[in-house]
Formats: sequence, structure tokens, C-alpha cells
Amino acid sequence: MSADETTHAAPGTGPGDEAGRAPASVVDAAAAAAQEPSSATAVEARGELAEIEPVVGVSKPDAILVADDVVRRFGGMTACDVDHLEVQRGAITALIGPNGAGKTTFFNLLTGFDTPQSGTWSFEGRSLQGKSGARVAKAGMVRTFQLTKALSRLTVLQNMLLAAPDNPGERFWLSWLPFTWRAHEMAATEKAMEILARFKLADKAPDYAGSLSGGQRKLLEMARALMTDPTMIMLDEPMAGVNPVLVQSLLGHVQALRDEGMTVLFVEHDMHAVRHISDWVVVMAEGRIVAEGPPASVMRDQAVVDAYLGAHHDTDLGDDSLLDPEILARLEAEEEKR
Ligand SMILES: Nc1ncnc2c1ncn2[C@@H]1O[C@H](COP(=O)(O)OP(=O)(O)OP(=O)(O)O)[C@@H](O)[C@H]1O
Repeated sequence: MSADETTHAAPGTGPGDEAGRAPASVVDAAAAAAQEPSSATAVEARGELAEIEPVVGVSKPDAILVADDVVRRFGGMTACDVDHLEVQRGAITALIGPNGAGKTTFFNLLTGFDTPQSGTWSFEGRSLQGKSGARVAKAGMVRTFQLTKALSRLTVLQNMLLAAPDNPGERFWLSWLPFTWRAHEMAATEKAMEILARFKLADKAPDYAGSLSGGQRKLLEMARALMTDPTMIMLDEPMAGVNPVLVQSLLGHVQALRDEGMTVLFVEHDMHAVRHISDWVVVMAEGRIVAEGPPASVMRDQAVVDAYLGAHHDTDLGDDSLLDPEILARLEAEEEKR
């Protein structure tokens, strides 16, 4: 996945002050979120995961998503070849791997945005292969999308309303009944404002989404996904392009979702983030899953070290430096400008 977002601060709301401190409101929100007691589901999920053997394809005690023999080829190149993966309900699972490992391809297949040559997968026991992205979302498995140029030209609130499910305006016969869509819009607006408030974005509702800082965009992407009340949220590089001082705040929000009982699967390059919040880590290399397990043991796994060393000779998996070089360069340039 590409990290094509810039980290630019709106006055008074951006990534922090000259000393590099995050705005108090954002930090407070994250800290409060992180201190919320975990739901029974989240605590159980973590406890159960701690008991199982960290081997590729291992069965999970309470799998919400199960994928088998998912293969996607582009011409002669196999981008994804996943034999068996189970994702534990109520836990945070990170999907990592070097560039070109097949993470995005696998993500796209699971969420109905691409079609594999073969494979089966089910969510909450219901088969999802062959289902469109919209049907997958309706089933409760929702992914975030990076803010596109078109969405940047809409306001924050409009972005939220676009994500609202069952918009009657989209149904021809209901679109003739103004009271129906007005009632729907009022309810959707109320819900959108509640979610925006949770992410400290309520005062940004009338602003163009394009005016948000990198961190706020990521929060908006998460907020949009919550409009459909998902059971499982799939995050597309939630930390990409975000000033490191705001990463902590975003991590708090992701943990809060898990602690409320949601299942989280996220693709991420930022190893600090992965180690900090993941309950379980799945590693892909050359289309295949090469390791899975708790973060600490996975980072020491020789197959993982080899996979990363093959792609980044200068990567230190024990260090926090596994930020996309492009992002790092951009952040450094911004630091210099200040
Ligand atoms: N539409 C496509 N057509 C041809 N090749 C593709 C296509 N999409 C992905 N690939 C190739 O499939 C392989 C896996 O790509 P993918 O984007 O899934 O990797 P990734 O692990 O998400 O990488 P990154 O971390 O860099 O985003 C790469 O070699 C990529 O070039």
C-alpha cells in the first residue's frame, strides 16, 4: 500500500507544538481510551491467544475469519498464496511483511475488492468469497480507505454521511419520499457527529477533509468505517504518513476499538506500532504466510528476520526504525521547516 498522505497541520489542531508535543486534547483522548477497561471479549481473546502455539496456520480458539487456499496471480507472478489463516475474535491482529509481500492483495481479496483464482474464506461462519465489497461490509467486516482526492474536496461530515449504510437516496422508490431520506439523514448526521466527537473531530465537521492533518485524516478514515457498526475493522496502514507524536494517539484509538469488543486486523509497516498494540502478528513474504504468533516471538523468528533482510538489508526488527523511508524523509523535511 502506498502512503501518499502528507502530514500538514491545521493551525491549533495539528501534530503538535514546536517542542514536538501532541495537542493535549488528542493525547488526553488517547490516554483516556487506553485506560478504559477492556471488554470481557478482548480480555478473553488475549488470554486464549497467549495459550496457543505460534505456528503458521494454527487454529484459534474463537476464529471470526477463516481463509483457505487463497491464491491470486498476476500473469505469471503469484502475489498471494495463503494456505490457512484464522483471525481471533476480539483481538488486534497485525499483518506485516516487506514491500511486495502480498499484504494488500490479501486484504483486497478478503474484503471483496479483488477476485482470487481460487480460495475460500468465511466471516462469522458465513462464506464471503465472491461477495462484493459492499456485501462484505454489510456482513460486518469493514475496511478503511485512504482519503482520496475526491473525498478531500468534501467536508468531514459529508465524508461520514457517505459511509452511512442504507442511504434511502440510493433507492429509487424511496428517493421520491423526502420525509424518508430527511429522517435518515438526521439520524445519520447525529450518529456521525457522535463518532466525530469520539475522535475529537466534531469541530472539524464543516471543514474540507483535505484541510486535515495527516493524523486527523487517519482518524477520519477510522471514523467513517464506524458508521456501519462493524464487527471487525480492517485498517489500511493506520499510521502511514502520521507524525510520530500522533502515532501514540492513534494507537490508543485502535486499542479502544478492540477493548469495546471489536476485532481489528491491520496492515502496518511501523514496527513500533505493531509491537505496541498487537495481540497477534501474521507475517507474509512472497505471497505466503511465513510466521504468526505474539509480537515478541514473531520478531525473533528466523523466517521473519530472513524475509525482512531479503527486502531491507538495513532493517532492524528490534528497533523502531522500520518506518517507510519515504514517510521518514517527509517527516524529516517537515521538522526542518518548523
Ligand atoms: N494489479 C496488479 N497487477 C500486477 N501486479 C500486482 C498488482 N497488484 C499487486 N501486484 C504485485 O503483487 C505483489 C504483491 O503486492 P502487494 O501490493 O499485495 O504487496 P504488499 O505486501 O501490500 O506491499 P507494500 O507493503 O509495498 O504495500 C507485488 O509484486 C505487486 O507488484
